[in-house]
Amino acid sequence: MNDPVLRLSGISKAYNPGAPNEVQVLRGIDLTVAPGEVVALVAPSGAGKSTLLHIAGLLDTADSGTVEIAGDDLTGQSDRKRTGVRRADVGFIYQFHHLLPEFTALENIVLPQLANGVARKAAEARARDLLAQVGIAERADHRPAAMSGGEQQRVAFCRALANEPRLLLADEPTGNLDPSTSDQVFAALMALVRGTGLSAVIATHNLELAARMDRQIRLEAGQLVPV
Ligand SMILES: Nc1ncnc2c1ncn2[C@@H]1O[C@H](COP(=O)(O)OP(=O)(O)OP(=O)(O)O)[C@@H](O)[C@H]1O
Repeated sequence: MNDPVLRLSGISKAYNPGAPNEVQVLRGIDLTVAPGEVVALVAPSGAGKSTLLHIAGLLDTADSGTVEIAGDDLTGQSDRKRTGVRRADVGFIYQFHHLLPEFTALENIVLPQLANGVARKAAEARARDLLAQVGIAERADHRPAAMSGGEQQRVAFCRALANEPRLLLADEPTGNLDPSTSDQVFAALMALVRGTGLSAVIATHNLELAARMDRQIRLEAGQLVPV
């Protein structure tokens, strides 16, 4: 089966609809992401990329339009169903790592797997393998506060991929890092993504990083335009 991993059709979204401060953020977004495809989402600040990623990742709902993940139309489905699909099929990365501060790097990657029913031993083995893939195997027992910003973000990448999602959604994944660290950390992310063959939508302001992905799309005035 070659269903697109993500298909958005006619997605529209307004905040405060009907009120004087209504903001129409998305106006009929269509986007299809093929298996293994990595798409750069470029947009000026405030254009609505976080809103779009949250809708695609089932963290928010659209006012109209449909969201399909791996051929499954999730529009209007129960919260329970949407949460199940999100946990199993979608990985998120944000600009800030959002790691749990009281847990080590390893535990931060193990916990979502335990929540998904993976046995501890297998979860730890996968966490160590992921940490090795992003070049920080020796940081497994460090808490986030004892790691650099680039290392923290690498751990966040591993956590996002821990449950082998089909779709990765990343919102400025290196936006909080200085330019040279950002470059290295982005390269680690791309190697991880390409190694697993998963599909991704990665939002970035950085046009050089965007150019390294398979395709670029720009969000402008609530609509997607090819770059
Ligand atoms: N809960 C909300 N209530 C009202 N307006 C909102 C809400 N969330 C976002 N907005 C507005 O919607 C627009 C899009 O917000 P969004 O966070 O999706 O943009 P963004 O492109 O991710 O921005 P940035 O790059 O600065 O993070 C902005 O004008 C924002 O002020």
